[in-house]
Amino acid sequence: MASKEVKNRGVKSLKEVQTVTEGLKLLYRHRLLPLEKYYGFSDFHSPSLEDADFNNKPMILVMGQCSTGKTTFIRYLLEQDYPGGRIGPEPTTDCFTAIMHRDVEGVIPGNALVMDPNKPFRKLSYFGNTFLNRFQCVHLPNQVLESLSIIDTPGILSSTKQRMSRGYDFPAVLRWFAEHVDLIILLCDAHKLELSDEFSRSIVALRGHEDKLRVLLNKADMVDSQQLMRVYGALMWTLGKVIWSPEVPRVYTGSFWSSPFRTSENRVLFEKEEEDLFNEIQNLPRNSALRKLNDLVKRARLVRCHAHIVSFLKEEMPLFRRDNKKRDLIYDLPFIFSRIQQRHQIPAGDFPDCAKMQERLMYRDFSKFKSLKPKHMAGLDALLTADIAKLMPLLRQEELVAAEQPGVQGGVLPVTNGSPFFEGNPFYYSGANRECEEIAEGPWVVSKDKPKYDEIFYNLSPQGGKLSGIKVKDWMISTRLPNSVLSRIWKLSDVDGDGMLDDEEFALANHLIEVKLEGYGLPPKLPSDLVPPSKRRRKTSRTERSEDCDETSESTPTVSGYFEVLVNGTLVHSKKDGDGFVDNNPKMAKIVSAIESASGK
Ligand SMILES: Nc1ncnc2c1ncn2[C@@H]1O[C@H](COP(=O)(O)OP(=O)(O)OP(=O)(O)O)[C@@H](O)[C@H]1O
Ligand SMILES: [Ca+2]
Repeated sequence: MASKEVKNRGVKSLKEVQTVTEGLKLLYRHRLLPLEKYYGFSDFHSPSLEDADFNNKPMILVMGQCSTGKTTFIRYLLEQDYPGGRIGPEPTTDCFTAIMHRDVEGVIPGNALVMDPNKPFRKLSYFGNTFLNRFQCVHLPNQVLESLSIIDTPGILSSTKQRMSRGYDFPAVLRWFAEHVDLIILLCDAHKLELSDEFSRSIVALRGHEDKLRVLLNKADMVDSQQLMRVYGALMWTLGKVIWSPEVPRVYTGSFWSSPFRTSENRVLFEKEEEDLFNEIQNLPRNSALRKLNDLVKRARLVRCHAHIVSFLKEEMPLFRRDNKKRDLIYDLPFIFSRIQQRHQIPAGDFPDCAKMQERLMYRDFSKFKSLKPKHMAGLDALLTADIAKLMPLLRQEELVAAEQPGVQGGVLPVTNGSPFFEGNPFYYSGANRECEEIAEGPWVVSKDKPKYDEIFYNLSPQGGKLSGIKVKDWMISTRLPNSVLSRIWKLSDVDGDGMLDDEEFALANHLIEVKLEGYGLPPKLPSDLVPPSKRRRKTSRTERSEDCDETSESTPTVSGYFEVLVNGTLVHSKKDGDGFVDNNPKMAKIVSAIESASGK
């Protein structure tokens, strides 16, 4: 009677929910959680879920063997280092690190983190202190992290090092994360494909979540095409042995960092692969509700299976000589699984890993297991067939709204327009880099190398003093830097956003390329000492400045005056943009300042 009321309460409120997440929380709390508790689900599988598990942003789990480039990939994606994130050829990351957004940088250690009700990590306390000492959360102000969180993991050990114990159940922790994240990125090193036992065990730990798995065959530019084919084949063969799913996971091949490709041999392929991967990452928030719904369905099916298994074992227990019978039952577990499967028509894929289950059953008293209640099973069937389906219209609605949103932005992720490095209208006016409030001062950092860049600029035959996106693109690609990086350089350099580069913008682009090639990061926005002199805002009084700001707010280039001057008898006209210099021509600059002083400015 009581449970009927609960059921009715659940269904009634389901009609009132506004979002899929709300609906899922409700169904879980009222329909699934009571069964999990009754049949002791969390003693065998994963701890119960909390509201924070449903509310959190999409998460990406980045895993792979040591030194495959996990931390480097995260740095590449964020265009920023995270505090404590070390990169090196030897094993460097020894902590599970949740990288999340906050306006101020900070680190929270694992023990404190699992106390925070707003974070989805409370149930990780289950893995004990040794693990919690190896778990932390770092906060960063980063645009990518506004839409998703990333989990960096310690490298899976290769065969020679794997004897050292970690002191906690590494595959079980991976499994917990696999259950809670939206995407699992498994990095492999094409240059050194060494697949250890811990690697296989870690992949086995992902069973049931193969749909979230994507493989990154990293450092692929370090081998030639023929070797790459062989490595790809070996990788697929190894994965095929440990992954149960009939579908092959998507493998993205490339070199996922911001350094230039070693060779240009497979550049086009790597660029396309990266574009696909970034596209998938950008779409994560759109698919997040569907992922949560999917995970709840998976969980409900596992609960159903679990209830059948434990109740079967309980029924089989005799009154006497229990220990012998328990041993026999554990030994016969694979047959018991197939009997339950046939009797109740449960798909094989819903069953838990048999060896793991046998291990856990050894320490349990079977007589304390609960008998199966048919009404529980009927309730679960209703949940899976009818109630989840009721959320579908809401899901469609949310998908439509999400499709209008731009998806994950920032870091190295492609800007959808305004750059010749991405498809669509390559010269779409993306708006100038506004430094309206920030008056650029001081010498221009790029000045000293400008003559060198000017030579290249004029060799590329500019028209009307400017180079088109296509011409610049061809030149920039010859640096072998990945498109994602070049696109960001373009965005920073096309200061007035007209889809073309003048000599100063071109020099700036080249300066940024050199910065990148020297291994430094790109600034998220142009620092004032990099703003080309002709694009700088003039230092003005407060009233004048606010007028200027109003002027620029109409997404037009910042023009505040116009000159026609005679230089050596020729009429020269130029835009005056407020810096006191015109097109880097010292003679003109003198004339301008003379006019300014004559007019009393
Ligand atoms: N795409 C790449 N091409 C070539 N070398 C790379 C690439 N990405 C990373 N590396 C190099 O590989 C080494 C390991 O990188 P990193 O520390 O990021 O790996 P990791 O997987 O995080 O390692 P760990 O498991 O120790 O945490 C570093 O020396 C790094 O410079
Ligand atoms: Ca690392």
